[in-house]
Amino acid sequence: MLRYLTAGESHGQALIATMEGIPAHVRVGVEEIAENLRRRRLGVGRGARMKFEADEVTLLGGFRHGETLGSPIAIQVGNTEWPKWQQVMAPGEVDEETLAQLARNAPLTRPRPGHADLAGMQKYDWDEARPILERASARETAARVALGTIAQAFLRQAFGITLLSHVVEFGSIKASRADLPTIDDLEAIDADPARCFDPEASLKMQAEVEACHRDGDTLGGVVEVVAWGLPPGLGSHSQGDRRLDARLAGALMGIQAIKGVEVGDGFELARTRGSLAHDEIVPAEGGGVSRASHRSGGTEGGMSTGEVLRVRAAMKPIATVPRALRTIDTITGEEAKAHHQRSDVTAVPAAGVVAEAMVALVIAEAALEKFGGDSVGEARRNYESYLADVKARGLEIGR
Ligand SMILES: Cc1cc2nc3c(=O)[nH]c(=O)nc-3n(C[C@H](O)[C@H](O)[C@H](O)COP(=O)(O)O)c2cc1C
Ligand SMILES: C=C(O[C@@H]1CC(C(=O)O)=C[C@@H](OP(=O)(O)O)[C@H]1O)C(=O)O
Repeated sequence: MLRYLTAGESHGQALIATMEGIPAHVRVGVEEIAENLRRRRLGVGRGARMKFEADEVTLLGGFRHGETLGSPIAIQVGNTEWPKWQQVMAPGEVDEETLAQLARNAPLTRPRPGHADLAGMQKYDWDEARPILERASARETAARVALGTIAQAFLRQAFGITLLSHVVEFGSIKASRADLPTIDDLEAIDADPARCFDPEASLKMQAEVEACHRDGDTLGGVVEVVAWGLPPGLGSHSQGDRRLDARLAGALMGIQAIKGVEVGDGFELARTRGSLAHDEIVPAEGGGVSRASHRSGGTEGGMSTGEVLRVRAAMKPIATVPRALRTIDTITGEEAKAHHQRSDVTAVPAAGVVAEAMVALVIAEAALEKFGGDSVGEARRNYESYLADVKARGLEIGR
């Protein structure tokens, strides 16, 4: 079983990520995690904070000499801006004078529509939004990307599974859906500020973000995660909560600001007749089975089909709109404008990197359920023996 948790506040000293269940001998180091965190910070539309703040990765437990030990993992993502926030976010008690001074410094009592501020103040009995927004903030996703990097390394080394994420829609601008990106598109996507593999659409997306910035507005979009190399049979049809598609949807909806998830052609399938909606099964040239199309997104009956996995997540526009939205001041009860200091114009490219991490964690968990293994080698042997058995029955995935 793969279990993980994160802790830490947006302007706290550090985020902590911990995970149990990753087998021994996954080769992964600080540099690979730092590189994924760098990808998460970049992208068109990110705010000023992304430029001056740095993520400092420390492997605290579960690693030795560049490999996992099979014991619980603990990773710290330190925040270089902490010295500036030590007083505001002091974990220990503070004296009356400091409290009074903090209260004078514009308490956050004008909750932002679309953020966690108001519901959090109501639920957790706080008079201002700071204690809520600090944890609701998507800075937390840095910790999940750190864990997702371990999951990605495990999937690659044990089963040859590779993932990438890309932006398919940015506001009203859509990428061409003619082709799926291939593994070879990885570098191009990573180098593109919009993380879009369609260069023409990417330029339009960047212009749209700039226009939004000028207008004092914010933008959302749709990201897609593609995973190659899954075997058939991850997840199960036998119980709702074991379905791979359900687990993917839950993990993606667990990302801040994600409001919708689609597997494969998703909502489009609902508008299509059955004769054109499914992936017909045909004999593969070199033996085994193949599919005539790729509409299902690589799951049927809550199980991976062995085809390319394809899931999309829709992100709503950033809630901290510079042209501030209407709210109330929770002290006076009167109409007010929502608080705003600085913010991302959009974080869709970053959300793609987070989505990739979440999909990797779900696949890693499902693969460990299916194949077990306390080491990468054992997981791989179990996987190979399963594939050999599927092949012996003439049902292997051919191309
Ligand atoms: C990578 C990333 C960056 C984000 N940056 C911001 C931001 O700068 N300002 C903001 O108001 N919301 C930002 N958000 C969205 C909020 O975190 C999110 O809207 C908030 O937690 C409310 O949760 P909900 O959208 O699930 O209702 C970001 C989300 C992600 C995934
Ligand atoms: C710090 C990150 O994202 C933050 C997520 C976020 C939010 O409300 O979700 C709000 C912004 O922070 P602030 O309000 O302090 O400017 C983003 O910068 C990050 O992704 O590392």
